[in-house]
Amino acid sequence: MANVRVAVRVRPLSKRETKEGGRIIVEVDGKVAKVRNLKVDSRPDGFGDSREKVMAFGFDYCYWSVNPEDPQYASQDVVFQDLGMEVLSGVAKGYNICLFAYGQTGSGKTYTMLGTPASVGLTPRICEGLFIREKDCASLPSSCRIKVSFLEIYNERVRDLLKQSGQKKPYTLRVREHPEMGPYVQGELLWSWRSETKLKPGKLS
Ligand SMILES: Nc1ncnc2c1ncn2[C@@H]1O[C@H](COP(=O)(O)OP(=O)(O)OP(=O)(O)O)[C@@H](O)[C@H]1O
Repeated sequence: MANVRVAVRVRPLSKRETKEGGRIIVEVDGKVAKVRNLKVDSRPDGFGDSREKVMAFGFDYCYWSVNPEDPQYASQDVVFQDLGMEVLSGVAKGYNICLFAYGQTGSGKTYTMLGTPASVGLTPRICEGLFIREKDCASLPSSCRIKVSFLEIYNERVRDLLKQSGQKKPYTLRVREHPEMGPYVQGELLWSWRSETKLKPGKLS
């Protein structure tokens, strides 16, 4: 089984996009997202290829989150049940897991990863799930330790999102190569929790 999963999520048009006459050109059909090229068929001068062009792309998960009334609407909970639960079960088995949101500005990364108080996203749900799973750890023969870091890559710069305001540590971090362990982010904050001491998450380094 592949150890990388790729999901795509279609968000609703913003007020500005609607006002400017924007249209959704993506359709979701099971695990396939189809993108219709409107540029070719809407040229007023009639030049170019007027045939509708549809490109289809396959993913592990395709989420249609445009209209909550739609039967195929994918809520924050649906996304969590697929992706978040897989993260939690991997963590419980001792795997290192990376959850990576990629997309152009305004595409919905923050909404999916963090959400809003009324519509909680993936990372708060996963963090809550980690501590609910304390029971699972208790049944294991050895103790367990969970480490979490939270980074943003923007304009080729790595920023530490666990840095609290007031801390002197710089936001921008350096990516370095360890001779044995491979690439790593130097100086990132890691929040750690140990099952045997029942510590609340706290800063380690
Ligand atoms: N699935 C969704 N359902 C409803 N609204 C959404 C959804 N995804 C995104 N939005 C809305 O679209 C807008 C842009 O989303 P968001 O801020 O998450 O984008 P972003 O990719 O994080 O942007 P940036 O890279 O600029 O920070 C926000 O107003 C957000 O509430």
